[in-house]
Amino acid sequence: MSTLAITGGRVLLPDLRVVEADVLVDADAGEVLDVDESREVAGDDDLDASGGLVMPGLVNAHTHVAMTLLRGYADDKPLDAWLQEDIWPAEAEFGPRDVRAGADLGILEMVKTGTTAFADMYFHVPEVVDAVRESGVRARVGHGAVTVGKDDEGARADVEESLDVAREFQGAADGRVSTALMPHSLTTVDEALLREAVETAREEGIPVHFHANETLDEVDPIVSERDERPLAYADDVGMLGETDFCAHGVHVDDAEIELLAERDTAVVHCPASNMKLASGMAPVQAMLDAGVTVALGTDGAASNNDLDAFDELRDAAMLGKLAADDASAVPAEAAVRMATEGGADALGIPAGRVEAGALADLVVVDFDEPHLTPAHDPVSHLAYAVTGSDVRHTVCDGRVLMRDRQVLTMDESKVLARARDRARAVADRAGGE
Ligand SMILES: CSC[C@H]1O[C@@H](n2cnc3c(O)ncnc32)[C@H](O)[C@@H]1O
Ligand SMILES: [Zn+2]
Repeated sequence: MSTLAITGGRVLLPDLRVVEADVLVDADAGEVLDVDESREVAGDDDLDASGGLVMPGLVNAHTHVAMTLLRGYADDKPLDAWLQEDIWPAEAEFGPRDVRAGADLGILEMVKTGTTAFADMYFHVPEVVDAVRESGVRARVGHGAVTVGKDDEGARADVEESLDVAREFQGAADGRVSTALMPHSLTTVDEALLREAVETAREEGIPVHFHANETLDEVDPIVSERDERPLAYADDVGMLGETDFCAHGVHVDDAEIELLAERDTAVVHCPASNMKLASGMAPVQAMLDAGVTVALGTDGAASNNDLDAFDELRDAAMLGKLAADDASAVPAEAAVRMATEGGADALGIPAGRVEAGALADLVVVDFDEPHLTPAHDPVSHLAYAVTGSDVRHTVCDGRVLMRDRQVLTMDESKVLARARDRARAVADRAGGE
């Protein structure tokens, strides 16, 4: 067994107490072996955490990672106009190598800002899987199925691709890749095909991930056409299981919140995207009060416009108060839990906590910085003051992916150059006549 010792720092424990301790990792099994307050650990390799805080790697539980190529491509519009006028026409120009370049860029950004696991809904998924495999991060991936605007054959093929991708890549990259059936949303996938695919997913134990209740423009037609709330429809289709997770959950009523809690279906709150697209304010404190598992997601980089999950943590704590009209809503502790154990629970991975037996998906945050001084309460800083650039080291599955801000598994300048080239070419093709 080879071991990694993370020494000299303080550690954020699962109960959110912060103690002086070293962390010993089984680098082969990718698991935490010990959190040692006596500071007597020694490992085959050592990461210096002095002046820093060892904490779980953040989980970005909803993104479209290759959308980094469209960062800043189209801003300042609401969801429907943004997707239909700008984003979907540009994505129609994406080939597999564009998705790979965008995925590499997004993963590089996430590793540098402390994210160790993410959920990704996109297309050309084999490229995303390759990017995950080579970079060393962890992801739950899926093909986002959309049937609107397609003929019967194309619609069925897209939904089947989502199931096929989920089957093919489950367990890839030494188990760091898991999958889900990913119907894009309740309004963009035909009901009969959705029911059929979800039934198959249930038979085969495949989780389901989808966008839900993001805007009123999406919710209102469902209510008027079906005479039921969107999540009642989703429940009837069978897509509110305990392994399922939906993104957004902005416009949910009390009965839908209750349903999510009863079914143990996680909601991925995406505060920056919801603010930028003016989609609305999710009732996060009400969901937490009801016992719903709430995770955090950046959504794609075109509606955020970065993949720094520490930004999301801060936005969640801030927007949660505004939504509840209560400064005590979504306190720092709740936001930190959403970004760590909430995300890990949504993705179904035994991470998000620094404790023996948990996956060794860990980051060290440098607290020796002016904007983090003094540190009366480290958890307060994690929610309100830390940014992704404060992350010193990133470890996933027991392997050091970034040491002293140097990413070891990716060639940073090549990733940036390729992404610039690919983004320019996509924009040219999309803008050309
Ligand atoms: C078909 S793959 C996923 C699909 O989702 C699009 N997308 C990006 N952001 C959002 C959002 O906030 N709501 C709904 N859909 C979104 C993305 O552009 C891909 O086409
Ligand atoms: Zn999304």
